Amino acid sequence: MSDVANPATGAPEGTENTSSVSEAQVDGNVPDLGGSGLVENNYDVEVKLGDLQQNPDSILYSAKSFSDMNLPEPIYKGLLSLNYHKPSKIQERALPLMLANPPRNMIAQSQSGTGKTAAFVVTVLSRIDLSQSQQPQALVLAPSRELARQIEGVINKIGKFCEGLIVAAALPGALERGAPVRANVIVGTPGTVMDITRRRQLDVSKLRVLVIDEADNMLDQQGLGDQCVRVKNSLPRTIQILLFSATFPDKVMGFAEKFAPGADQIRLKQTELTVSGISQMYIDCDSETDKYETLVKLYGLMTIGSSVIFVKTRESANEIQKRMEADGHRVAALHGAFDGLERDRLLEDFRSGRSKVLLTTNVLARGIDVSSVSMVINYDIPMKGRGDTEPDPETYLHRIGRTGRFGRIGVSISFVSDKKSYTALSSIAQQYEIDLVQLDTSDWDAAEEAVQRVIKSNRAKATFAPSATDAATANGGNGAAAAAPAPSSTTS
Ligand SMILES: Nc1ncnc2c1ncn2[C@@H]1O[C@H](COP(=O)(O)OP(=O)(O)OP(=O)(O)O)[C@@H](O)[C@H]1O
Repeated sequence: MSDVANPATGAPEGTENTSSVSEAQVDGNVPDLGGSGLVENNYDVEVKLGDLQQNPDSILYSAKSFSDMNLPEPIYKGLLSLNYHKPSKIQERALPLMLANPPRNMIAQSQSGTGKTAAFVVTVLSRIDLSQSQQPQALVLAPSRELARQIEGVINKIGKFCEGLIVAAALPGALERGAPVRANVIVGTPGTVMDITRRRQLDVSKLRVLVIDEADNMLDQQGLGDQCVRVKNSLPRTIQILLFSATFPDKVMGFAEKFAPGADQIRLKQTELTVSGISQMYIDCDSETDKYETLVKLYGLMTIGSSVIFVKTRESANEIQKRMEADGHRVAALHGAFDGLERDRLLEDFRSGRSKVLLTTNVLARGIDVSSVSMVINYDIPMKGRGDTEPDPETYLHRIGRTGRFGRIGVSISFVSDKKSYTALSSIAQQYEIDLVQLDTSDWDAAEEAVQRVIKSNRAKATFAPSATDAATANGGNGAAAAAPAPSSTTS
């Protein structure tokens, strides 16, 4: 059975789970890497932030500092307390537009890990009148419970000097049944928000701002799209609408423009979507069985820190976890079949570094920010359409974007094992003009050196002069080969 459909809602895996919750901690710090059962990674995931933010070509560059932006003092203090001194490019560009009066709608696109959350959180906090205590004034919608909890954490952190601020999570099991929601900001998944709105638990009459994170995904999917529209239709007509994502495929743009009429738009070109700090590689496996053998060798022989392995179904996540554990690796599996509390615990273990390898489905493909993740593995290439007939380039970008957060260095390795997966990956690479590097695994020592070499080359480019056409490659040498479409015996 495919994991992509959530049997409860018909929406994609990861959209909503109908069970109770506990707080998932948001942690931007690199965790203690000890005690995982895996070898600590030996490459530095940090690129000097100061260097990047000075470089006008960087996606993190800004000419201004937050002090130039006339933000309310408590919000400014909140940003400083998180060590946010300069805005990223998206923050610098979007904030003045979103904070202008009268309020205007916004459709904002920026690469993964570039600080979109803080951009909309600052806007939300700036719009709230805290003298109207406990009155709902802002609503944020996200596609998964994990992302909603993470956003709730960011609002509380940036808003920690906003006296009287109350943030509530509208997630299954998180609210007292039937009781009115007494909070200034509500963050939730669309189904639960729709329920509490219908039952009049949420007083929507004073809501001033609606944020939809991962908006292309939220508006495109049958189930969630309908729910978002219903929620919006119940809100005041003058509400400010902010739509954020790293991807806005053309086919959802028309709908997004109707959803947020007259919105200012910050968009990226197809070739600007990838993050240059992420070294993208692939391994050509002989068969489905060989994929598993390769994965185990990769973890046995290479030095990897925190990593996420994406698979297609819950069943394969469970199965691979069992096999890897039997082979002596410590691996956690997280997907939509677990109840809410268990999902929160598993993610918290991963954030804190207690677990280092997370096997998951598309449930965690979007938005999740764990800065220590240094590697993402696409065990299965993301596909979409009935019967998984087409490659899913957006999901590919979001998945690999779980590493390389805010200027850090990361690696993604995609496994292909037959013509279909090879063709799908090639088409994704072509669409984004990615120079995928093939990792030759006939000699694992050489493969590891090749990975280090690609990372080093990428780090230099990310720090000094990245440009869309100047992608990092490591040509030839032991282990790595530049990935021109050169199918091997298994993929041709
Ligand atoms: N101005 C800033 N200075 C320093 N760090 C920042 C700043 N803004 C955001 N960050 C950090 O950058 C990281 C990524 O931010 P965020 O999760 O908002 O990315 P995003 O653009 O929403 O990514 P995605 O598309 O994957 O959801 C977070 O750990 C956050 O703490």
